[in-house]
Amino acid sequence: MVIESLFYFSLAVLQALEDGLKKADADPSVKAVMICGENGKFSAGADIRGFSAPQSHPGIGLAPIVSLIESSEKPVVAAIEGVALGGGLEVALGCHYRVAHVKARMGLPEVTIGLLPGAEGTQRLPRLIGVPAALDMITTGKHIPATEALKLGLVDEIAEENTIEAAIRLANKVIGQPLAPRRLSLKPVPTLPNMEAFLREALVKVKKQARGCLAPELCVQAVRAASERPFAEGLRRERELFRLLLSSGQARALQYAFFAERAVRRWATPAGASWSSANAQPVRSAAVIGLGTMGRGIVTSLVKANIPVVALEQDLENLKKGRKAVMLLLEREAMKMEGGAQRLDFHNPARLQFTVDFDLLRDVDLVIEAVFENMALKKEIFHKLSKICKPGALLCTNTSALNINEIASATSRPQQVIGTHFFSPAHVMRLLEIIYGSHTSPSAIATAMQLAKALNKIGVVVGNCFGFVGNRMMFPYVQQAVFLLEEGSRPEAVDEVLEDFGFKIGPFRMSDLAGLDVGWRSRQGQGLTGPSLPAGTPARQRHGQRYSPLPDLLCEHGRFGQKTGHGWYLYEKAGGRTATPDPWLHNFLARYRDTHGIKARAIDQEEILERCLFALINEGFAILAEGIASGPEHLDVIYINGYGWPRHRGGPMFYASTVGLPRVLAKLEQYSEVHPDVPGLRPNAFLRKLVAVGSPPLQEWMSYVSWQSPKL
Ligand SMILES: CC(C)(COP(=O)(O)OP(=O)(O)OC[C@H]1O[C@@H](n2cnc3c(N)ncnc32)[C@H](O)[C@@H]1OP(=O)(O)O)[C@@H](O)C(=O)NCCC(=O)NCCSC(=O)CC(=O)CCCCCCCCCCCCC(=O)O
Ligand SMILES: NC(=O)C1=CN([C@@H]2O[C@H](COP(=O)(O)OP(=O)(O)OC[C@H]3O[C@@H](n4cnc5c(N)ncnc54)[C@H](O)[C@@H]3O)[C@@H](O)[C@H]2O)C=CC1
Repeated sequence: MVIESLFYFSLAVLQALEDGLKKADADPSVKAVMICGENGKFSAGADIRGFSAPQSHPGIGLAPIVSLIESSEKPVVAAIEGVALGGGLEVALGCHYRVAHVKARMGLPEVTIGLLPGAEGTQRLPRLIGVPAALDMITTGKHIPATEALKLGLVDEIAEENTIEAAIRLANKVIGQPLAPRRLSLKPVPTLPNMEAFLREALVKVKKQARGCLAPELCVQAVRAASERPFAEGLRRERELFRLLLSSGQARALQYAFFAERAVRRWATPAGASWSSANAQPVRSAAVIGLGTMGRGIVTSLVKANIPVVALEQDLENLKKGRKAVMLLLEREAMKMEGGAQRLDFHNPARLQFTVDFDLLRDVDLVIEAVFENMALKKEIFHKLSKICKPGALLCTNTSALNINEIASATSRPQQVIGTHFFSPAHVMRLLEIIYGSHTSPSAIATAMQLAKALNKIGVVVGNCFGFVGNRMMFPYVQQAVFLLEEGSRPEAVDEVLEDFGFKIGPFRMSDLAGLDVGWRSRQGQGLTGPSLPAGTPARQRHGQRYSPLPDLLCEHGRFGQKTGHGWYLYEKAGGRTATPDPWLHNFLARYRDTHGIKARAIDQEEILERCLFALINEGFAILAEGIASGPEHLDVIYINGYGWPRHRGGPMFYASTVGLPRVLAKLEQYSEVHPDVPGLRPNAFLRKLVAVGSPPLQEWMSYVSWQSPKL
């Protein structure tokens, strides 16, 4: 008998499975059962949206179905095609045999949505493949290919072609064989000589990586229960831990992030452009200009995506340096890949060519400029590109903050100019901020989005303003962090609070890593410091607003961060990575406060957290109100994937909604009253409006935006 199921489980699917199994068991003419999915996909598990209404969630009925399958007196074989994920794999684990198509992928990704495999998966998988492999799958949520599943013993057979036929063949072969040895609930968990030490170390490891996210830790506890308790007791523990996660709030945040990342694929601009009005142009070849920190990673990303690249530098010396760095990155990437260097083929000049000659850019479909952050230089390059490149070529700039319209104005084809803001390291970070200018065509946006997909990145389309979305929200956050130092705090205290919140790295460690000179040059360019600053400008004020010259002063002392061996912290050497609190800096701060008559005060963790985060969130409301982003999900996806925002907190705007908008507003009002010269703390009008209309759910925020002057 064949039972088909659907892509994700609904109550109807579970009912059909139950009915089918009962019918098969009762029918003497049925000798074996095969369970498969529809349309070449076994199952992606439970419908994730349903977890927000747990009482009616189809998942509740899943565990009894898995038990029912396992207890069948007739052999049940799973035919896995496409994916078997979450509850889908748990159903397969209830089966007595598993056959997978060679291209199928399997996994228990519940941890990534803040849960654990709650349909008995944490108890069956360790019994089948042992604790180390099960723990790895359950705590990372990774999808493994069928070939690896076979090696682990997760599947019994791989089918190169027709999986259903292979599963039926296997079912016929095993009719009459004893089923008890195939029932995972009856098997003991394979022992390890050092199980206790292994589980203890695993817990320490996941806690370190999880940065406050509960699910990985509870997954370890559930697997520990499998190794220590009889099956039925292990199940009780699994259920208890599942409930804990479901009510923790983190699951909701992680599930929101899952759907937000998919929602941003459906881009739209305030002018009405979207996928439906735009065709992406094919990108068969590309060029990258500038092989510094960013250019190297971008070239690597393109080569990995199988797009032939011309890599260009300003002179032979920089070209040699850039080529060496790119080759090193590609060698490393190749080592991580199946097929390695051969598959990447980067020694082939038809795939990757290094040059200083702009003429070689004549035929490429797309150019990404990644030279210094200098408007005059970028305009010079774009003017040249506009003359040299073929008519349809897309011209992208990797600027971090500069005006796309001004860069486009240097060309004769502003409709083909677009910002593609990669994040460092560009071959690793998943975010690609895609910035359209006033003249950028819908087709250019669609092509950049398509490129993001080809590079395995998450493209987020945003409007043009200084710093775009990510960096614009970052400015008030970093500004608050520096003001807190002026007022009495220390870099290590501020970083600790934000790292405890879940950021991968606090603002001062981040600034040391990126290099303080980057911001210094930008502030010099804006006339905020350096020789162009008018004489007599007060040290701690610019344009009537509070300003901290602390980062400028550090740069004047040659403290650029890791690269010089000292910045906000001290490092073991120039280029060192181990940050230690620096007594020199503490003395420097004390002298600075004396000079400016600032009385240091004790600043508690709550103030540090709120001032940094609420200033960032406040800017987010301004961005939404101005139409720079289509929705809060865009801001959240940018922060999770580009700025190390803890995913289990759902992104800054989601976080604001969980804190409660009235509280965010009240706190901003309170801080703004104390610091009236800091516009970043002045509550944004859109935040006020949302509170005034009763703080609607985040999904409804954009319906309260008045689109009077979208800034394109
Ligand atoms: C499947 C994928 C790998 C496909 O990827 P891709 O091809 O890239 O397509 P996508 O764009 O990602 O997806 C297409 C489209 O599908 C949507 N989608 C995908 N999967 C799901 C899903 N599982 N649910 C809902 N929607 C899904 C996706 O959003 C896209 O749509 P769009 O958003 O409109 O664009 C990839 O999609 C993927 O990885 N999916 C996620 C897979 C996953 O995480 N599965 C695990 C789900 S959780 C699960 O299965 C657990 C269980 O079933 C066990 C439940 C046990 C419950 C125990 C009950 C205990 C209850 C306690 C009661 C408490 C009350 C009390 O106290 O009593
Ligand atoms: N470093 C970072 O973390 C990020 C930087 N960016 C942006 O990316 C751009 C590049 O930044 P980085 O890679 O950090 O700079 P970088 O200083 O490391 O590299 C710039 C490279 O451009 C080359 N170059 C300069 N003029 C050139 C010309 N006329 N023709 C060809 N090559 C030329 C230089 O020789 C140098 O190798 C900047 O606009 C920056 O704001 C964007 C995101 C993150």
